[in-house]
Amino acid sequence: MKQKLVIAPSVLSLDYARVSEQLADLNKTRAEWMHFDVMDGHFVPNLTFGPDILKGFKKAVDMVMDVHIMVSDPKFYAPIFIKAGADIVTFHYEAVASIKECVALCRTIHSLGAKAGVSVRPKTPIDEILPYLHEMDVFLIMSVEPGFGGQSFMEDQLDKVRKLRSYIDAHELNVRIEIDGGINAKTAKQAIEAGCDTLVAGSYVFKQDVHEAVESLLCLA
Ligand SMILES: O=C(CO)[C@H](O)[C@H](O)COP(=O)(O)O
Repeated sequence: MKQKLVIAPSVLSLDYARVSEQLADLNKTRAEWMHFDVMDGHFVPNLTFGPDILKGFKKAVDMVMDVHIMVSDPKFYAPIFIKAGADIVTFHYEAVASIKECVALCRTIHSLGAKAGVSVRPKTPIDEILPYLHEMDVFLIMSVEPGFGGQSFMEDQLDKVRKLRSYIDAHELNVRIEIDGGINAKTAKQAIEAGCDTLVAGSYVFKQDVHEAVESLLCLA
């Protein structure tokens, strides 16, 4: 079932000299989720935020905290970020040993009171995960190699989105299809047409007027 379009601005692209001002601007927009990228410098070649930053950001906005953990040890980090205020924790399929572990971690996340998401790098196939989609709330397709903002959208990732949309609709599942990387007004339209209902956008949102950027994505629905 395709759901209402949600915009999730990625705070990886904030201007860190103007954080409070930008969070206040963001809070006035119709973006419902804040996308918070946790990188451990190991699973991806970049290092970002810890749980205290999440706590601070959560106090500054009234948004769903959508935490994407790009880490080698998601079992260790998921509970830490839930305790710090994550509403959704999305971990990487490549960081767990098997589909059994993937399902077990989704269940642990649910037992701790958060929603569970699973993400895949551009080269990872999704066929093995499809029969277990009912265990998760969000499936996050990476449309760039994870690690950095400002990269170009990988259009071939839309095949995975189409496959997910058919599976979710055929099985009447309540799972969001989120896409992250290189989203702007043009690529957002392609992503929505392919079946996405949740768009992460970093540089597109924060390198212009935040309100106008969010509206320009929402009007594509
Ligand atoms: O997860 C990410 C990178 O790994 C970011 O969320 C993503 O890159 C957003 O940035 P942009 O919209 O500028 O591509």
